[in-house]
Amino acid sequence: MTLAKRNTYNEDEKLNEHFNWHDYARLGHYLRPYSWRMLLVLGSILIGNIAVILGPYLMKVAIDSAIPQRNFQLLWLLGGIFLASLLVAFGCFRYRIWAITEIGQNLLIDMRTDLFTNLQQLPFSYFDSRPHGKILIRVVNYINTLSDLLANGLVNLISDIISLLVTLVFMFAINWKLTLDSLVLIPFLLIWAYYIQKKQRVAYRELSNKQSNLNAYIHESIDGIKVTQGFAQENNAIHAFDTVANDNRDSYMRAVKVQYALSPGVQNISTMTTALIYFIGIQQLGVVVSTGTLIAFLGYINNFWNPVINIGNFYNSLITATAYLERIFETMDEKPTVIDAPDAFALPPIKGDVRFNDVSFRYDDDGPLNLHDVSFHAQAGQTIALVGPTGAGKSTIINLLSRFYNVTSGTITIDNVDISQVTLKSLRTQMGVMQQDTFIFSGTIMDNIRYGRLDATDEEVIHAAKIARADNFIETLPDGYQTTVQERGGSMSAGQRQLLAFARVLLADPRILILDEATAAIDTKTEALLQAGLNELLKGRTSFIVAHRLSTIQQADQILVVNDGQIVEAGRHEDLLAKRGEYYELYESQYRMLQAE
Ligand SMILES: Nc1ncnc2c1ncn2[C@@H]1O[C@H](COP(=O)(O)OP(=O)(O)OP(=O)(O)O)[C@@H](O)[C@H]1O
Repeated sequence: MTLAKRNTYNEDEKLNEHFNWHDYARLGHYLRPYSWRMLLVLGSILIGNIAVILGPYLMKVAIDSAIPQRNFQLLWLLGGIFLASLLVAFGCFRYRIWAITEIGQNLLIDMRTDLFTNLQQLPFSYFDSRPHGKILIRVVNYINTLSDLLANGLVNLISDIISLLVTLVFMFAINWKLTLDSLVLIPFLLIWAYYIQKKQRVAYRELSNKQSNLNAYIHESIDGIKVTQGFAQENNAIHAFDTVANDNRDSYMRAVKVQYALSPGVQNISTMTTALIYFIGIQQLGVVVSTGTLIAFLGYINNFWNPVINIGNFYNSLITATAYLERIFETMDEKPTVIDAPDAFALPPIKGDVRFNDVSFRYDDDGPLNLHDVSFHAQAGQTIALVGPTGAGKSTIINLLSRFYNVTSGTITIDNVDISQVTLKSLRTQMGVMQQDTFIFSGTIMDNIRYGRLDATDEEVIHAAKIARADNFIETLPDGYQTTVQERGGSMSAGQRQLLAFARVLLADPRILILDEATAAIDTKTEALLQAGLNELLKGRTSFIVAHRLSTIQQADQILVVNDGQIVEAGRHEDLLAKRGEYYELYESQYRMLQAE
């Protein structure tokens, strides 16, 4: 087996393809629907910025002209303009926050929907091969970070660039020489940022791996809590958690150490620039630089450095988010492998004649075959029991029939139509699949049965439950069909969950029924109930049952004995017994006892 290739919670995920700077353009696709709103926001930012930037200029006019000339009228006017500019800035700021939050939330939904939609189409093999917690963190946390960066970060960035440019224009207008002096240290900053960026990307990629591992472990341990407590392994679980949590902290500390190497650089250069301007300004005071100019200039230097610091921060977040972005795009780009063929057609209503023609299959592309040349023919309406030792390939056979995986070679036909040529929807809606562990969704009992056919009326749901013999236990529940159950149906017994699944499938009324019988030991009363429900289900359908119940096996029209990925015997119960082959041995070792009970 090549199971080692599969990812686990304590193994960092490898990326198929690293992020490319050009991929940022792809983000534009998400921003496009909001371009008008973003433009409005930018307009409000521009106006808000001009309003704020007016402040030091008004101060300059006050100091250089109004105060020396004792021109109170001008002073009042300047005060009035200043107050109005504050109000305008406030209004623009409020609009910006509100609009950006809304755009951010919409972006979040758009990206998350794309990701979730793709996940819904990915084959079982995708989910088989990685911890579900690692998928979860992409859909929830990574997208959160990104949408914030896209909406808030991007607008802030543009706003900062605008404010920087406006400030520069004012500075150049007041004194271009002093402005050039203020920019002399900028190249050092750029070199520093470039140097840090590379290290930061590596550090954040590692951090995203560790966050993903932590999430996977928490998810896995909550799923397995019953086993953990049942085997009194809580301490081991805590120890394993400690390891992944510590790894997460260490990589976070490393990432932050690199990230924050940028801010002191910006701070230092900003302080040095201010000092430089003081130095030059005071030397030239009264000659080329007036007091008002110097004071206004020092205000602008502040205005200039604030956006530079913010742009630095945005740059930081961008690098951080790149680690998440590459994971998100990777999941979005994951190609569903079980898809409709380009010329697929809808499978017409079927009778249920099924053939496997030399079907071979492997789960892992580079692994050994799990099924070898499986061939059989099930006539419409027949009940086929699949028996055999554990790991023989029984579930694999029935998974292929629903096309949860593509066959490696050979064909499967239904009413002589190759199932790889028809649309998945038309195939699966005509099949009822019941897995060993019936999945119950959170919601009411009614909702859970209705999952079989969403447009069924309440009466139809109740009718199906009655025929499936699920009605008896549902009636005893506090709110009957309206009783709320939790995800996985933790408050129900295994037998009850199975009866509910019977009702769900009955409601769907499929022509082909696929049933992986639960092996869980159940009491004889429930057993009798399940058998009665099952008999109702089987009526008039082609049924494939991975059978553990002797009664099911004995009543089957055909028993396929599976061993080591092959069908080693096929026939009816009595015939196979008479043959004294593998089935006979299996029967002797496993089922005789059951018959004796
Ligand atoms: N998702 C999977 N990925 C890789 N290998 C798998 C997967 N599922 C099953 N296998 C392997 O395929 C082989 C057949 O498994 P399968 O589940 O079909 O057996 P089974 O006869 O249904 O067993 P059981 O009676 O225990 O359910 C086993 O060797 C198993 O390890």
